[in-house]
Amino acid sequence: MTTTVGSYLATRLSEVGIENHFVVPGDYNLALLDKLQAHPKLEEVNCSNELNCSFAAEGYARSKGVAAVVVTFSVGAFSAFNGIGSAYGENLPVILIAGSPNTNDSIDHNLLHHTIGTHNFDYEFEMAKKITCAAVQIKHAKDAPSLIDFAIRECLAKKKPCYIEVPTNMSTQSCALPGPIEGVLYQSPSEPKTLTAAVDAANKLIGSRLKPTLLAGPKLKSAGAEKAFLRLAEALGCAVAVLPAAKSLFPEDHPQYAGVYWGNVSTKKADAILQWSDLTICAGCVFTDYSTTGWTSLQPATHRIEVDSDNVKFPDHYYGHIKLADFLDALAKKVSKNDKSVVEYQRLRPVPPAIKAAEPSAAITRQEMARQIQGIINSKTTLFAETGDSWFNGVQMDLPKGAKFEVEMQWGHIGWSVPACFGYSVGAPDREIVTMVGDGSFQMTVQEVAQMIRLKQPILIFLINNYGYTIEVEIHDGPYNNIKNWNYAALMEAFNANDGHGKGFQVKTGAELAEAIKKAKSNTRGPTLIEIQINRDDCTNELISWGHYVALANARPPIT
Ligand SMILES: C/C(NCc1cnc(C)nc1N)=C(/S)[C@H](O)COP(=O)(O)OP(=O)(O)O
Ligand SMILES: [Mg+2]
Repeated sequence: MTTTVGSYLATRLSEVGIENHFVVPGDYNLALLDKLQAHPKLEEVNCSNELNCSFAAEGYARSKGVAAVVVTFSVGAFSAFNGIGSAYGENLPVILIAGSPNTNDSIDHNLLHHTIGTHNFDYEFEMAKKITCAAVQIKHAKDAPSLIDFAIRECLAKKKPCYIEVPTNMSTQSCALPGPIEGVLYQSPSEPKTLTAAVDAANKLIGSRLKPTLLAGPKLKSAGAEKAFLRLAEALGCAVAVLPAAKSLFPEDHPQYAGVYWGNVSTKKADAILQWSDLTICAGCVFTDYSTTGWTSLQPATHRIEVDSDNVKFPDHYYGHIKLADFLDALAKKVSKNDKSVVEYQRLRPVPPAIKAAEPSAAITRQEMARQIQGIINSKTTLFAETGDSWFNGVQMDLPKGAKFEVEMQWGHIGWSVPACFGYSVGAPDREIVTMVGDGSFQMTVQEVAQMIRLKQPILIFLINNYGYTIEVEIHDGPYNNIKNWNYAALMEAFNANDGHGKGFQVKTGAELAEAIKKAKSNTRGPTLIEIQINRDDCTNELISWGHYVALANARPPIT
């Protein structure tokens, strides 16, 4: 009894939890697409191009935990590499599957279409190795089971993308049947002795400090450690802040929540309490120039315990092979309560400003826009914030219990949010998706709105039209930050063609925005795009301040 390479791959994708795979067809992957489509628990989702396809898969991995994107050789894969770069930087297990030339062609020394015109077709595989945790080429059917299992196992264990190259004449070839999926999913546990030593060291250090705090980072999600983090927070009883890319990973209605820590553009005075603290346990944190506001908010190493996905770093010790959740849980069982930082935070916590509704007929402002968007966020909302001033508008939103927040702060490819929220919604149709995206970003990946119409996804897109690249304007202005304006709302008519239910509104006042939001709520059969036209310089104070420090970091003279 045997199966085929294509069916083997389909079985593995389904067994790891994938129900939809994202595709753009091409002659090198058609036979494989047939095999995937033939699997009773797999359904393909078509995308407009491979850039969007890879971002849609990245978004699907955010809601489902793992994703697959299937493209054709070179012309497809090269575009998909961008979304794979995002998956790598954002710690998301995305399986990139590329159809490739017939295995005889390299032996016959043929030149082929969709290649760079050389006789060697391994360049794509070599490139994929650089941006994945595992890359395999299936050149012989008998090797397919071990190669497919290896790539998927690495992808899931490391929460990084992998690459599987399937020649066009390979999908229908026979190969051995797959064994139990447990052989792919198995991961070695934390090393017990090291775990105990690290927890004892942490407990001792915390006990020696007066006012410890906790800081949540984005890797909490990829490590599946959010609940363990909450348990540690409640065992320690201290103030808890989150990095911007970790917003919503700790409940914002929790009495210990102290806001988003982002240096001098933090929310709720998170910076004050962390700078007051004499030790911060940083769990799953990623400190970059962007997340530290140009390196201005990184606390001294003596004040940090850094708990990463598989290791713990102290100012003077390193402990490897420890899973993040295991460490947090074990420490939660050991620590004594120390609520000094939460007591102090009660003194520092700012009283939230009461933002009044603007005059309904007045020209809409960013502040009025943010006020109205805040008003529609509920426990089922997943808020996507695109790179741009949307980051700052999004980070400042208050999330009720259950609300989620998605941002691509590591990779930061403008336009990501449109295909990503589309893919996320395929994986989580019960979530109410609200996306905040700027005009410049939207122009990069707009086509996937048509796919939202095709799948009848009631996604609500706030398109913030400030007539250009405002982040760049605030970092370093120039003529290159001016973009051609579109009639964005009118696009919905074009995308609807004769069967769509997308709706588009262009709003210039608070009253028009309120009306458009009301109409969006009743549009359950498709996406609604609300284009909000605001003044080019009407941005958050935080963007201006953050842009200033990032520009300073960019401008440092070369060390000679
Ligand atoms: C051009 C660029 N970054 C550089 C960039 C260029 N190309 C890609 C793919 N990704 C990038 N981040 C950025 S942040 C623009 O200000 C985004 O403009 P927009 O979407 O309109 O948002 P804001 O107006 O709020 O800034
Ligand atoms: Mg803009």
